[in-house]
Amino acid sequence: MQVVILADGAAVADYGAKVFKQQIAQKPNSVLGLATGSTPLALYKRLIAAYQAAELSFAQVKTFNLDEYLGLAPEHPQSYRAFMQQHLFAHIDINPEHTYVPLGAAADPWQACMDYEQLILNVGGIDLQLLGLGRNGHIGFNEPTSSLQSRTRIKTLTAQTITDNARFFKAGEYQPHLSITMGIGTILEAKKIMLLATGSAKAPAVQALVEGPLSAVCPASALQLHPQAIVVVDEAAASALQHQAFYRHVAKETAALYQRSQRQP
Ligand SMILES: N[C@@H]1[C@@H](O)[C@H](O)[C@@H](COP(=O)(O)O)O[C@@H]1O
Repeated sequence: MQVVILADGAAVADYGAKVFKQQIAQKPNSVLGLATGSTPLALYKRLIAAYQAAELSFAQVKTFNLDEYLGLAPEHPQSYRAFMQQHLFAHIDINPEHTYVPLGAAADPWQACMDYEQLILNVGGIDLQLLGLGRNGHIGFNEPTSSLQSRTRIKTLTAQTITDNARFFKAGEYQPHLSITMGIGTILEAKKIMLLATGSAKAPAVQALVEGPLSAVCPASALQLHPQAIVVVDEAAASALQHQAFYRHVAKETAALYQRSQRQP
């Protein structure tokens, strides 16, 4: 696992955008796994700006979102489909039919989970999976004690996740306690994974996922099993890491190596 420590949230978003631009440049028909929450917002803004500057095109791209609230129709303002439409899809040249979000309002949500897995298989899997990080170490809506081999399925949200996500709902508005989420096994099948985390509130979860034991209690620790996972954090989210000097040294050595060999990371 590669750990990149940057000054602040803007630098994290810049780095994330660079990785996405490189991915699409190398493979214009990339299959991208996307995340919601506040962390990816600055990254999505940069991707929109790059598209508007004709630096990249999403015309051949397909996207799969990690999760969706169970029971919210796609047009509900608090659905993740609506979130993605508002913060990315409406502003780029992606074919709406190539954007996939779990069907939270499906009549048969269990079937919708199996169909989602099949859709990912049909396109040849995900090339680059973006992840945020819940304060309790969740990825997508894989809450602590999620099986590390789990597939897309219905998951119950923890009280902490419900509290953390309440900020997106109006007072008194119905906030789902259930979700459909890609499983950890599903996420680990992505060819590349990039997790972004910023702010001191994420520091304990970052330390657990990078330096803690491989454990279902910290679902994000499953990234320790992935051959191409990169964790991009700001100083605040890195503050609990015990081996920061080493991660900074690795980043410097890696950059120098690519420089000498004139290769793109
Ligand atoms: N299902 C989402 C996750 O995918 C996201 O990573 C997490 C953290 O969100 P934020 O980036 O706002 O801290 O929130 C939700 O639980």
